[in-house]
Amino acid sequence: MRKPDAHNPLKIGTRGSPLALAQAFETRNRLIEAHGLDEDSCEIVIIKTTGDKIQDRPLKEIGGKGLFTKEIEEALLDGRIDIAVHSMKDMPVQQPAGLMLDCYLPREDVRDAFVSTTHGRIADLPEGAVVGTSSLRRRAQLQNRRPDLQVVEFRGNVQTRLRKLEDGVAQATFLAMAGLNRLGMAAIAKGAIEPEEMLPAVAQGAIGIERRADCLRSAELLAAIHDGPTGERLAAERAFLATLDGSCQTPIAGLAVHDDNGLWLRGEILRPDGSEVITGERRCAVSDAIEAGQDLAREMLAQAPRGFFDWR
Ligand SMILES: NCc1[nH]cc(CCC(=O)O)c1CC(=O)O
Repeated sequence: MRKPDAHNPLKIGTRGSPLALAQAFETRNRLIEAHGLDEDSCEIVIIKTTGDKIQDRPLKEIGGKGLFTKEIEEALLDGRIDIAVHSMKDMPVQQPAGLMLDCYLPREDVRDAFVSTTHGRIADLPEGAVVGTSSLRRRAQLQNRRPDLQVVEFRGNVQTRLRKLEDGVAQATFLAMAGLNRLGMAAIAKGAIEPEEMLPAVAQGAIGIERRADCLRSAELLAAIHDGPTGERLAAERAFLATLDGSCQTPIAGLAVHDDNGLWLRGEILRPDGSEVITGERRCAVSDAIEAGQDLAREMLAQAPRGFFDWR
């Protein structure tokens, strides 16, 4: 392999948000470390996505899968970039023809964070309190546990959301612990919410790195920084998601962790208003991750009463 250098740099594509940039720099540093590259051998290329351009409308209204990924994948296919760094939580379950996604960095904290200027945890919120979130999953899970709370749409980056809390638009919000940790901002969380209380989104806390399927240089570079256990967990979670045909805008939660015998996968689907929830779990050998994810999804789909998915 001809290693990247200043004349022939590896172009790393990313969104421009502070979190996306932190993830891209983490990837760059791991590549430099693993292959003994020069600092100027990897170039970060910022790409604006539809999700970034439209800031004033709820995500579910803009609709469609891949709001945060489509333009980046186009840049990969065009050759404007060589690899792309993604939050796996935002990634559709299938990649376009010609692209490959088989490199994951070690997974961060999978939990959601409870963020509030006034209260310490969900249970402390007074009746009727207002909570801001743009996530259908978090909204549905919250309303399932606390139907008395009001939920308002909350978009924007971490700083924008914190300002909204300070302005009193809402008393609390949720953010991924992973994002806060990567930004060095974990201190703003009142606490992490355990998966038993709020099962996270499929792939939450995982970074995936996409490349052109036929690009051997990228394949070889990425193989050295791939984290196998994260890949095993995501195989189960994303197979579960794929069979449910969900996107990041459907109230679906799923989390696989390793146990003594292999993997333990938990899943949850909800009505958007939280009035009904279906949960399930599977234990399987690591080699059966995909089958277990598909099987759990089918079992839960079969349990869904008529009309459960009508809102779609
Ligand atoms: N949908 C936006 C998004 N995609 C990934 C993360 C956080 C980082 C991660 O889960 O890896 C976030 C923000 C959030 O949920 O707070």
